[in-house]
Amino acid sequence: MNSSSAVIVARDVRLTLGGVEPVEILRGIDLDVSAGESVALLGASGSGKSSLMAVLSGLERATGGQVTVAGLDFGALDEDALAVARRGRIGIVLQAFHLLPTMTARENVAVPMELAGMADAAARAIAELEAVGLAHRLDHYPTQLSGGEQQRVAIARALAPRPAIVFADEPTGNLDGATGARIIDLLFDRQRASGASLVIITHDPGLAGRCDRTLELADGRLL
Ligand SMILES: Nc1ncnc2c1ncn2[C@@H]1O[C@H](COP(=O)(O)OP(=O)(O)OP(=O)(O)O)[C@@H](O)[C@H]1O
Repeated sequence: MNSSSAVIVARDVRLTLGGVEPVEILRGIDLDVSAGESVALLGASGSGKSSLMAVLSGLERATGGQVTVAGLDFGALDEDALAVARRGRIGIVLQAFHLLPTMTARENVAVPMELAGMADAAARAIAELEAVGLAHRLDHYPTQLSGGEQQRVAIARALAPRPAIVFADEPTGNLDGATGARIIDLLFDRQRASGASLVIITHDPGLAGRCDRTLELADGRLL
């Protein structure tokens, strides 16, 4: 694969945590993800999937190797610069929706873009909430929304800044089967419409089969 068109380039990425008895969580990951590509990340519980996602999304720093995402060399940025640079480039959807309870759906989507200094944050938030089917729920608070609706807000929040890549960690884990299936359809629809790459952690082989490529982690290494 041509690295120059890759949105994620990971080279010999390592994550070792702990002091006296260090734990090697990631043991030399090499990975390229192309623009617009969807990749499923499978692996047993404890194999390192969430840790790899944390490192590739800039939430956690690798303790070895290189990570370049959307043209950003994570190792060359300090914490503040990395936090600013991640906004707008990297979208994240988690199992527990992580919406701010004191903000409406519209505010949950708009405020991160406002903090990132995007001029059209309010309009983009409304457009993206309409795209995920929540035009009628703009001013509802998270407690007034169903689980599926909350995850739609989280998807809108992740996609609205038009990131180069979206990471999703078991995005249907808190939803019933039918609602989860609709959320996955929506996530793929929005990903394709936006041209973003998608890395999705899942235990579901059916979902993995819908991605362009499947990767499997075992004991901190890609098989
Ligand atoms: N802060 C930490 N300190 C020490 N070990 C940790 C830390 N965080 C995670 N681990 C360990 O790293 C390993 C990988 O964890 P991780 O959450 O990435 O796995 P996972 O594949 O996402 O698992 P699951 O499918 O259960 O969510 C596990 O053995 C876990 O106990």
